[in-house]
Amino acid sequence: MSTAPQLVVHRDKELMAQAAAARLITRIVDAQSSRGEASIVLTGGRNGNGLLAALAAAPARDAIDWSRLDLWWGDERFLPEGDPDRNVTQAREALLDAVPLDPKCVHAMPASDGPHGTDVEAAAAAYAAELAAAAGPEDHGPVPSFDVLMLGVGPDTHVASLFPELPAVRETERTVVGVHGAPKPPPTRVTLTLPAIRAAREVWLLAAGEDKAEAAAIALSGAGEIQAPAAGAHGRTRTLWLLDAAAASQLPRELYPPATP
Ligand SMILES: O=C(O)[C@H](O)[C@@H](O)[C@H](O)[C@H](O)COP(=O)(O)O
Repeated sequence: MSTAPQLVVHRDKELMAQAAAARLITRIVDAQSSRGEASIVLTGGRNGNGLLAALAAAPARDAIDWSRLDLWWGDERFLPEGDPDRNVTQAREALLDAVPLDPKCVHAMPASDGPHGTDVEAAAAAYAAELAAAAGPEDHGPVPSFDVLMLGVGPDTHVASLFPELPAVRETERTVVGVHGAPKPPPTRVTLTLPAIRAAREVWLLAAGEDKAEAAAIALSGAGEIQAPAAGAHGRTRTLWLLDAAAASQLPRELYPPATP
């Protein structure tokens, strides 16, 4: 199936978060209805957390069977457990503490004071092993076929903790790696690689605000994935860009024609 990116542009970031939350509820409910379970990969960042907060506020969230939902992370800031800057801490505040998840299904990435200490490579290898253990024979390699994997897009086109030109974005074998010297703080991170991201059925990229306009335009105009990691993020059945009007403002006309008066 073609994974040519599809675009949906919303008026502003609040509406984008609400519409994406509604879309996610439907996707999870559909997966649970057909397979009995669903698996989702969360992203860090303001847009990802905005979506989770919108989901927390949506009455339809009760349509989800939270006990049969697996949650994974696309990346994590390698900080101590409970640090307010950890993506899992922010996700807990935005949504996870308010819904009846099965703790065994919440697959947070290791913290820097966890069993692997400050060894970020060991932490990444442990998360790769956890993913591999969850993958079944029907999956495509050592990663489950996530129903939806969400990614915030950075102003430099980074997604997860895959930054332009850094070694992590060049990884073709391992599914999870440690990142050193990330330009967005903190410098040490754990991230899924592009091969792991591309195991997902659907990949959704979230971009809101004028500071994302250039990144969206570059990633959607045929840039290479080493220079523009967002360009390499594809789902096996669908790649969906969810933008607000400001983030879409520099897209080529053939992708996002200006509204006719
Ligand atoms: O841990 C992180 O920082 C991220 O997962 C990162 O990839 C983020 O999603 C983007 O930088 C977009 O962040 P915003 O939505 O805040 O712009």
